[in-house]
Amino acid sequence: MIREYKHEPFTDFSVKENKKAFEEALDLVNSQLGKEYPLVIGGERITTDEKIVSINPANKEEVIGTVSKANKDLAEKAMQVAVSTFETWKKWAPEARANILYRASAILRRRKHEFSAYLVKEGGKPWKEADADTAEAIDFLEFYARQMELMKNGVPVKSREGEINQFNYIPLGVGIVISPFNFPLAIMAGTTVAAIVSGNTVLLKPANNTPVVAAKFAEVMEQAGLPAGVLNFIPGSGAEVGDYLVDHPKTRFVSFTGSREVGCRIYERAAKVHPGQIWLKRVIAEMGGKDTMVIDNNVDTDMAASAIVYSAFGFSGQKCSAGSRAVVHQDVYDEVLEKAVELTKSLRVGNPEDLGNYMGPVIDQAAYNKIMSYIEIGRTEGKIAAGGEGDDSKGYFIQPTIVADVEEKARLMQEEIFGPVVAFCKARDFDHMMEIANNTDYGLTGALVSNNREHIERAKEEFHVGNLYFNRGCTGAIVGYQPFGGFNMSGTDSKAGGPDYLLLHMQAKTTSELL
Ligand SMILES: NC(=O)c1ccc[n+]([C@@H]2O[C@H](COP(=O)([O-])OP(=O)(O)OC[C@H]3O[C@@H](n4cnc5c(N)ncnc54)[C@H](O)[C@@H]3O)[C@@H](O)[C@H]2O)c1
Ligand SMILES: N[C@@H](CCC=O)C(=O)O
Repeated sequence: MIREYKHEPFTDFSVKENKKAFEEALDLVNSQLGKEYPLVIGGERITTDEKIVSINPANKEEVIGTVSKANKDLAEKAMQVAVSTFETWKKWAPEARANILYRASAILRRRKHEFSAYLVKEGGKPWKEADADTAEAIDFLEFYARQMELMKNGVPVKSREGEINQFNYIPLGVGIVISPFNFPLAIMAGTTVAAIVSGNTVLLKPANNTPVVAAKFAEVMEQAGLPAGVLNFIPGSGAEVGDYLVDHPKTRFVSFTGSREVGCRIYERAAKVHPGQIWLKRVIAEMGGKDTMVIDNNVDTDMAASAIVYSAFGFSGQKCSAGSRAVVHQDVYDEVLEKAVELTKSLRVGNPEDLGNYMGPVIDQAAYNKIMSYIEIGRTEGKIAAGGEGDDSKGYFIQPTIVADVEEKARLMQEEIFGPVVAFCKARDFDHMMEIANNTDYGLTGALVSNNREHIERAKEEFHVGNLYFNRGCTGAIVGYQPFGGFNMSGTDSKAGGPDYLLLHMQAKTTSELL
């Protein structure tokens, strides 16, 4: 009997005990800063001379940890271990694999604030965003474990008189999991455990900005009873280790989450068949977005302004789901803009360790420079109505920025900025709104704020995004409730946290026996 799945509740930090518990977790993490983390290959801890130094984006001087860095030789060693461990792991009963995820989830739940505190320090996440990231990681463990249990007997097929036909799912082989910095726990853990619970072995290459939280999660999986060699932890350079493993003939699939540029590169390289390769590689690629908040003319403008602001600036706009463009009906454009500007100016930016700060830093110098250059483009493509300034003297802080009166095809309306910048664009009517909403290469999330039932029904048909929301913001999908993933250049149309996600990590086998 599978227990009912429910998502992990978020922590209410207005409760004194919760606030205190989180402060204690921050103290704990602060006392552990600067530790060294090895690679883990087949259970063996390997320390390398070359390191990735993980720093606090809110304070460039502070080292979160130093992580050993894999090269091609170590990637090859990890591949050999993963290939041989697959032969035993694939024979584990699906329930036994699922049990490891339940145990890992229990460990993570017990150490929830500790993990969130690492996300504050290493990822620059404000408390609430960090708490949501950890909750989502717990959800992925709980959800995929149940999905595996549901799928363990395959799907019934017809049998004629005198035969028994069966249709079952079997694992694929070795998967390369490559994760982004922005959900350093949830996405890294979710993509890893989906592959593992489906019976595959994994080489995990986390983002170079956030390897410490990934190292800590790999430890949790080991504590939960995962056999050595099933999860191999190999942080390293995308260009060196990433390319090597994507090209490797023994790689069976790649599960990538990150930018469009890297996703397209992986997709292309994985298509090439190398000597010794006896399959076509599968690629799951979850990529970028240019997500739109669409505001109709008959709405509560306070609610619309608030939905725009929180979708744009949550975690400094560093979400693939971030509402980085607001398309507003001309009748309410000025009012919504004015309210959004007022609200934006009230948001406090600063060290995310301070609960009072709504927004922390962006992840690194490259992100800071890129976002600031888009703000400069914004000055030519529209008017800066709020924000527009940055300060990278201590950490990478950028004010939440609204650029008003931007044309629908302007760069600010088309390109993923991945920072706290939202462009406002005025629309004539509902037809025009739908036209603008669909005018990018992407198709990840979007939301319509409207009280017009006909428009809501039309948007369900016409607004071409993988995650469409009504009368709310466009971020914050919950595992098992709002399966997540986009269309077009947002990826390979997969849905993380959805009922068919594990299938992407398996192949179906038909057996037919004559009686
Ligand atoms: N669609 C989704 O579900 C989703 C979720 C989160 C983030 N994202 C996207 O991720 C991006 C932000 O994350 P990021 O900055 O970490 O992305 P990124 O593409 O820069 O890096 C992602 C990962 O790819 C690795 N990598 C880099 N070059 C590589 C190569 N040649 N081969 C293999 N791996 C390589 C990186 O080291 C990192 O681990 C944004 O575009 C965002 O929209 C999408
Ligand atoms: N699943 C998250 C976004 C993940 C990408 O960054 C959301 O729905 O906001």
